Amino acid sequence: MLLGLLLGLVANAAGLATPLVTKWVLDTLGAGDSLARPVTVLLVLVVVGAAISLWQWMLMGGVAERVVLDARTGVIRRYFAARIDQLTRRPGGELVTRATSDPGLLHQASGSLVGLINGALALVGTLVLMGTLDLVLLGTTLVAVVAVAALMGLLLPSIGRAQEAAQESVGRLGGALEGSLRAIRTVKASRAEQRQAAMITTHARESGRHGIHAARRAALVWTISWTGIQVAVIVILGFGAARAERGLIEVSTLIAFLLYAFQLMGPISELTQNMTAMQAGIAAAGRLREIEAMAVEPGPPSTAGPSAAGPASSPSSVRGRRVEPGGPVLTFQGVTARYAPGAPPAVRDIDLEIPRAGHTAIVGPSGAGKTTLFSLLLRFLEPEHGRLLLDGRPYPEHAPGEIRGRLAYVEQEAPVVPGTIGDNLRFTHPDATDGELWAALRAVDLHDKVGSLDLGLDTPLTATTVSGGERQRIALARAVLRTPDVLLLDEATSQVDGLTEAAVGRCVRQRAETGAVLTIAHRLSTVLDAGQIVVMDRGRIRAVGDHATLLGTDELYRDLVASLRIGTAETGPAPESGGLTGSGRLLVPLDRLPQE
Ligand SMILES: Nc1ncnc2c1ncn2[C@@H]1O[C@H](COP(=O)(O)OP(=O)(O)OP(=O)(O)O)[C@@H](O)[C@H]1O
Repeated sequence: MLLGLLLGLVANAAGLATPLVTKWVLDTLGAGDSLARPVTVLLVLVVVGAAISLWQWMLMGGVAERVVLDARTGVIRRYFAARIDQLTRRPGGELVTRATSDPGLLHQASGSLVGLINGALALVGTLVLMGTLDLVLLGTTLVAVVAVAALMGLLLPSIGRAQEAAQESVGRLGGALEGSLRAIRTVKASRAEQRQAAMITTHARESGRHGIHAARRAALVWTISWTGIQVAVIVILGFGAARAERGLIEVSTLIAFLLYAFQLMGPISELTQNMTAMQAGIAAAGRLREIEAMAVEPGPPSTAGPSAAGPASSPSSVRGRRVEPGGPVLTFQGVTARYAPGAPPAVRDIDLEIPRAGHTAIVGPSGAGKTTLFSLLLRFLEPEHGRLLLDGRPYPEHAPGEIRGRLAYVEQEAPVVPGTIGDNLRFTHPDATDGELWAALRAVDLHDKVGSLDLGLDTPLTATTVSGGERQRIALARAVLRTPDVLLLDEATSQVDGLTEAAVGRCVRQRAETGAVLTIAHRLSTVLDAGQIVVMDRGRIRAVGDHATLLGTDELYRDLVASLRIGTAETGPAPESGGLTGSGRLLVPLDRLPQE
């Protein structure tokens, strides 16, 4: 930018000298002397000035692209470093707009500071040189310049405000569009296409309205500037001709003065353009700064570890310390957490131990706080009171990446990540071999299906080409690819096919033999599989025990089991007669459940 400024100054100087050299040419012509030197100087000025302008233009173009690139990469990095709550409070589409279209507005604005300094210096230089030629004519010019500047000062801030409002609307448009496209099946099934399109185009129209307002203001500023200068030129011409006639100035001085007056257009339009671009850039920068202000997660072990726990927090020493036979792998001690200050706690006074091996199922009505327990374990949410421990050491002594490295998480919706089946399976462990991938696929009963595909592991996956059950199994295969210490499984609430249920059940049982499995259970088969069942209600743990004990002691558990049974029975074949569910378990009516 400094080089750009310097080149601009040299180009300006060449431009400013041109009228004076033209006067020299005219005076030499009048005196009948040799024209060789002044004409050579004039040509050199024009050619060198043009070359330097070209260089500056290219340089500043490159700077602008780098500014846009920096802004984009900054936003993208911030998104992935940000805490989950910071990201989920804004619609995804709006976040996308801030990474794509907002940085684009910095393109023009990036060079605007250089343009403004260049323009201002050129304007002052031109006026000073005009003053050396004739002070009376300069007075006339100054009146026009001051009038134009005052109008620009009045109109320009509203251009910035309109640009900002237009971008805000584009952001809202992105958010609404992304949400609607994600729910396109519901939109179509509800025959809401027209309504959604109308709602989203409202944002587009709003953006267009602000954009038009900004464009009209910019056109007005331009027209006023040009007209002002043209009027000034005409006045100078008339006034100057009268003064030249009376012999007060030479004709060559008038011509040089007029050349400067025409040149005034340059700095004035440069100032106008750059101020408009700067207004748009400032608006975009303001929106980008909001992204920069997003709170990020605590740093990686190398930076966060020593401050929290001293050098002993390196992964190897953690591993060295962690094996306490019999001790729980994860512990909640009096944990209370809420999603926002002032919001009611999502979980309260949670005391829970997850043994190193075995299956713990969490059950409870909707909104009981089951998912919140997972969010706390994965450090998506920090406790307000109480603490969590991994291997007996408080969470803050571990970096989040280190904790997550010990857990494997299968989301309820099990979203696929863009890419192939192989990319999805390797997502947690990019170095996994094909052999490991096939073993994981076998564990979830997908190896035949993937093996029959022409492209096998290289088959591209999109959310729309795989069924919900297949998504779950792919997510589970990813989770069990490298034996995790703790498998966190948020079961799908929607009914999955029998094959998926059986595969998930088998996988969970296998994992629970050697490691910890924690499920948010929505299926009776999963609950019956668990060694420890945690019953949650309204943010609290209501009871912990095994199926037989809870069935005898806890009313809510009995109700939950009854509703799970119905949920499973509806899809299982011939439930009344004790049909076989997809998991291969005999489904019997509640009153004939084993422990009753
Ligand atoms: N991101 C969030 N922001 C604010 N409140 C939230 C958020 N997520 C959950 N809550 C609230 O926290 C409470 C517990 O929610 P949670 O998702 O843990 O329940 P759940 O037992 O998993 O429910 P479900 O079975 O329906 O998924 C609820 O009152 C819910 O409204």
